[in-house]
This record gives sequence, structure tokens and C-alpha cells, in this order.
Amino acid sequence: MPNLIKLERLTKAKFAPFGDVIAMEDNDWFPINNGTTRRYHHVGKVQIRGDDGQAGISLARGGAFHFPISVSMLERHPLGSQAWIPTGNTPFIVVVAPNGNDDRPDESNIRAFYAEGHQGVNYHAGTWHHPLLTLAQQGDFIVVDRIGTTPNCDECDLHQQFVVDGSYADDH
Ligand SMILES: NC(=O)N[C@@H](O)C(=O)O
Ligand code: NI
Repeated sequence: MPNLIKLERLTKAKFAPFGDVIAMEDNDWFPINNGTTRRYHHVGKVQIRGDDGQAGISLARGGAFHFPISVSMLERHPLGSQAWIPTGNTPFIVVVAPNGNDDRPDESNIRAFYAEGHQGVNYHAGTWHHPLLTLAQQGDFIVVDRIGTTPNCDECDLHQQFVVDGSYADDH
């Protein structure tokens, strides 16, 4: 029987150990362009490590996933952060885990967050996460991450099987 990961609402505070929430809510702004524009400054930290890397902007179209969603692997990008920002108000599921003492995901602390369509995430370098899980409909995303020739994606098959069925751990 797979282990259930109950969903949590995605908030800046709860996601802080894993990265940044890319959203206007919970962030300050200041006026620019003669007050015609609000700038929500530096809401995500772009991290680029190693010699040959540069920050790049890509686009991605994620295929739809439906509950129950099986989780059997996670990945990480040790050389840089990776941001996923929905362009079309598409919710997605964010599965993350801390790094364990064995330099594998700490499966006992795996977590799943429901990202609303107005929220993006920026995984900090080395954060274990599941590849994109767009929910219920195809979704387009802006991706900001490290572009370079050095391999930058560690994949890890989990010892346990997990499932996200759409039930919540907290009030939402
Ligand atoms: N490889 C890639 O662009 N996508 C994954 O890293 C992912 O997090 O979805
Ligand atoms: Ni990734």
C-alpha cells in the first residue's frame, strides 16, 4: 500500500526550507515607471553554481496529471535553482523532500504542496523535488534555471512508494 502524502497549502513560510514562492501575495512592492507599475522585487533567488553555467529562461508545456498521483522518484539540480512559474493560471502539485544523511531524499519528511495558478515555485539548488505535475489540465510555464553543459540533474528512485490523492493535511 503506497504511503499517502497529504497536500498542504503553498505558503512562503512553509516552503522556505525548499525555496521561494513566486507570487505577489506575502511580498512587498514598490512603484516604478512613474507609479504606473508595481515591482515585486527579487521574490526568488536565482542560484547559478559552477564555471560554465548561466541563468536561462525557458518555456514548458506540462501535460495534465490527475489524482491519485504516484510518486516513486525525486530529482535535484545541485548546480542551480529552478523556477516554475505558470503563465495561464494552472495549478500544479509540488512534491519536495529534505536531503537525508545518506545524501538521498529524506522520505520520512516528504511533502506535497498545492500551488495555485497564481503561484510559482523556485527550488533552491539541491532541493529534492518531483518533475512537473500540472494538475487536471495542460499548463504552460516559464522556467528559470541553469543553462550549461555540466550535468545538473540527480534522479533518485525512492525506497517507498507514495501517492498524492488530493486530500489535505491542513485547513485550506
Ligand atoms: N528537466 C527539466 O527541465 N524539468 C525538471 O527538472 C523538472 O523539475 O520538471
Ligand atoms: Ni527539476
